[in-house]
Parts: sequence; structure tokens; C-alpha cells
Amino acid sequence: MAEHTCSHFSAEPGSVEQALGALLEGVTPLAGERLALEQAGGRVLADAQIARLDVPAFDNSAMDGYALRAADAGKRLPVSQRIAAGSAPEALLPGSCARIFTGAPLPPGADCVVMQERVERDGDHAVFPDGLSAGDSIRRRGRDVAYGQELLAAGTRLNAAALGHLAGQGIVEVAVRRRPKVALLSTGDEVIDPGTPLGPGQLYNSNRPMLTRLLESFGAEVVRRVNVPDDVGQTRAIIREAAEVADVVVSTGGVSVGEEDHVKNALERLGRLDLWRLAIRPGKPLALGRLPKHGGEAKEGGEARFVGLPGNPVSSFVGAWLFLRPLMGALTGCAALATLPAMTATADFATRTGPRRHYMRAALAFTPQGPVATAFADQNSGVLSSCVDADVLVDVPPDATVAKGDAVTCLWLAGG
Ligand SMILES: Nc1nc2c(c(=O)[nH]1)N[C@H]1C(S)=C(S)[C@@H](COP(=O)(O)OP(=O)(O)OC[C@H]3O[C@@H](n4cnc5c(N)ncnc54)[C@H](O)[C@@H]3O)O[C@H]1N2
Ligand code: MOO
Repeated sequence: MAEHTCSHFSAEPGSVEQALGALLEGVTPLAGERLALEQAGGRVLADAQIARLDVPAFDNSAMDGYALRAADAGKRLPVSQRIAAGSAPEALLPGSCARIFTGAPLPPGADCVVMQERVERDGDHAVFPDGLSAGDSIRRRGRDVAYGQELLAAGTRLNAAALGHLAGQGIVEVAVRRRPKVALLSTGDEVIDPGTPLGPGQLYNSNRPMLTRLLESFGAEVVRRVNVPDDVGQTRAIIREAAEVADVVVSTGGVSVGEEDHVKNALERLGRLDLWRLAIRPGKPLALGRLPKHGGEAKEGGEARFVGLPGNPVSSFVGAWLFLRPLMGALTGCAALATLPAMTATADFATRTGPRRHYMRAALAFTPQGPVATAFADQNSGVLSSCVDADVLVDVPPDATVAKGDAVTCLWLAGG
């Protein structure tokens, strides 16, 4: 019987939790780099951002109308000044009002604004309705952001609103995590690139564009794409070289038990196999490990992580969501990528699982009775059409029975 010295390695298929433990163990966020705000969309903040300004920076009008004292409600008042946005007002003369526009600073002395539709203008005067309160239609200084508060936490992924929030502070440059560099290796003599006519037994590479897109959406940069022939020496050489230029080496195929499955063997020879085979469907033969770096561009950490996804496109797709997403989260310090958002839905299908936890691809419908998950009829790991319209993975435990109408846990495939 074969003996394995690595403590993480077990002859029995592992759990997702064990795999994540092995994969993320010792992973620390990559170095930061400074980027202009225009280039920083989708990137992860390396440091917390502290507000250097109140926003708004001054009390201002929320309406086009008139500024006055609420105590003068119901009166006819002279219009003593006109305040446009971007101008500096004078103090409001007692017993008068000021013409004011949205965003313009409130004059000292005024305590409310009335929108012009509620005001009757009479030459140089304006007639106000009753029942005004101090604070009406005023946007107070610091209502959105107060000076000194944490504006955005380290690890925030910069979405559109976060970029606007930073710009609102006058920030032009931020420190963000470097994007994890990924080498994407496609194994299998039968797998060819689109653009070449198909020969007998061949198929086009579906995994490469799919995984490139997923990896990019998880914040990574795919720096190398290589076809790996079913040859032990070339598999080893290509993996070894990939580890020099990448933080993460991802392969597809060649991790099962056939004679042409060289990936696991190469990993054992070149580095360390942390875990092989998981009790999940799809994705059983997944292999995780580490590869030493001997030199080259990306030496951070001294080793590259290795994720060997099964070749079946559905297995690759599910493996990417379950493992590559949290790995990119750990490498960029982005906690939001660590777990898939989970929700409960009503199953519109029935199933029974065996010893493997089943991640079923399903579409989610929002009904007045709550969300309903409809699993695609053919859940085979070669049937990629089951992923195209999938909103969620239904997480069905091993040895379970699901009947139509049961509550099931769904993992949301957000932003893929
Ligand atoms: N005797 C056993 N055979 C298999 C087992 C097993 O336990 N015992 N497990 C099966 C399961 S489950 C899976 S999943 C597959 C995964 O095997 P590999 O990761 O070694 O993948 P390959 O054999 O290389 O390819 C599987 C399948 O996917 C196609 N493929 C590969 N790469 C691509 C690509 N880039 N784009 C599109 N399609 C791709 C390939 O042609 C094969 O059809 O093993 C089972 N076998
Ligand atoms: O584990 Mo495989 O991915 O079921 O087909």
C-alpha cells in the first residue's frame, strides 16, 4: 500500500472544507501598487481610506427655491440675495429670504429651504406657506461622510460607487493589491484551439475562455495560456516553467486515474500535492498543491499555488467558483470573495445524492412566495449548457433526498 508523508493527504476523497483549508493555508495578500483612480476599478484596496473631508463640505440646499428662517413661515418676505451653486453667500438679513439653488451653500442665519413650487413670487418678494420646520430641504455638512471616519476598509473591492466615493474626497491615486498572476494550462492531446478544423476525436477548448473570464472576474490576471500535450516530460516542464511566472498555476484535465493523466504525478515530483480527490460532484479528481519558485518574475512567497481542475467543463466551472474565487480573495485580501453568498430557495426538482456532495446548477426565479430553484435536467459534468443560465449552485449534502417543494441551500454565482 502506498504511503503518503504529507499530512494533508489522505487516500479518502476530502471535503470542500479540507480542500479550502489546504489551499488557503499560508496564503497572504500580495504586495500593493499605486494606481490612478481611473485604473483602479475592480481592484482591491490595500489600506483603509480615512476621510479627509466632510461630505457635503457645507450645509447646502436640496432644492431650487428659497432659504429662510422656519419661524418666518406664512409670511411675505423680501428676497435679499441670490445664491447660485458654487458661490459664497452672505448672512441672511433678518426678516428676509434668499433665492437659492440646489447644491448652493445655505446662508448663515437661514435654517430651512422651501422648494419654489410651494412659494408664490410677487416681484421682489416671496410668499411662504405655513408649517415650515428648521432643517427642511437642507443637506447638512458631513451627512454622507464625516472627516476622520473610515471611508472604505482595506480589502474593499472598488466598484463604481466606491470610485465615486474616493473621488469625492479629492483622491486621485490609491494603493491596491497587485492582481494575482495566473498561468492557465490546458491538458489533453484532444483539446484544440478554436480556429483550427476539428480532427477525429478532437474538441475545442471550452475551459480556457471560460476560466479566463471567471478568473478575471475574481480579480486575477491570466498571464500565460499553454496547451499541454499528454506527455509526462512536457507536462512537468510546462508546469515548472509556469510556476516561475505565476502566483497560481491552474490546469484543466489530466488529474484522473488514466495513464495519460500526468498532472498529479508532475505536481508530486516538482512540489507538493496537498490534496487529491474530493467527495463532490462534479469535480471529484481535483488536485491542490504548491510549486517552488526557482527564480523568474513573480517570486513573492517563494512558491506558487497549484489548482488542478478536472477537464470536464462543468467540473472546471464549479471548481473555479468553489476554489479559485476564495484563493483570489486570499491573495488580494478581499474577504468578500472567501465564500459564495448562500440563500434558501424552494426546490422545483427532486434528486437523491450518493456519497458525494452535489453542486447542482440551477436557475433562480423570484416569486411572491420566495425564490425557487430549477435545476437543469442534465447534471452530467460534460454538459456545459447547464452552467450557461445557472444563477446558483444548489448545495445538496451527501446521502440526501430532495423532494420538490423542499428548502435547499443555494450558493449565488455573483458576477461571473
Ligand atoms: N476510471 C476512472 N475514470 C474517471 C474517474 C474515475 O474516478 N475513475 N473520474 C471521472 C471524473 S468524475 C472526471 S471529472 C474526469 C476528470 O478527468 P480529468 O481531469 O483527468 O480530465 P480529462 O480526462 O483530461 O478530461 C475529461 C473530459 O473533459 C474534456 N476536456 C478536457 N479539457 C477540456 C477543455 N479545455 N475544454 C473542453 N473539454 C475538455 C476531455 O476531452 C474529456 O472528455 O475523469 C473521469 N474518469
Ligand atoms: O467529478 Mo466529475 O467532475 O463528476 O465528472
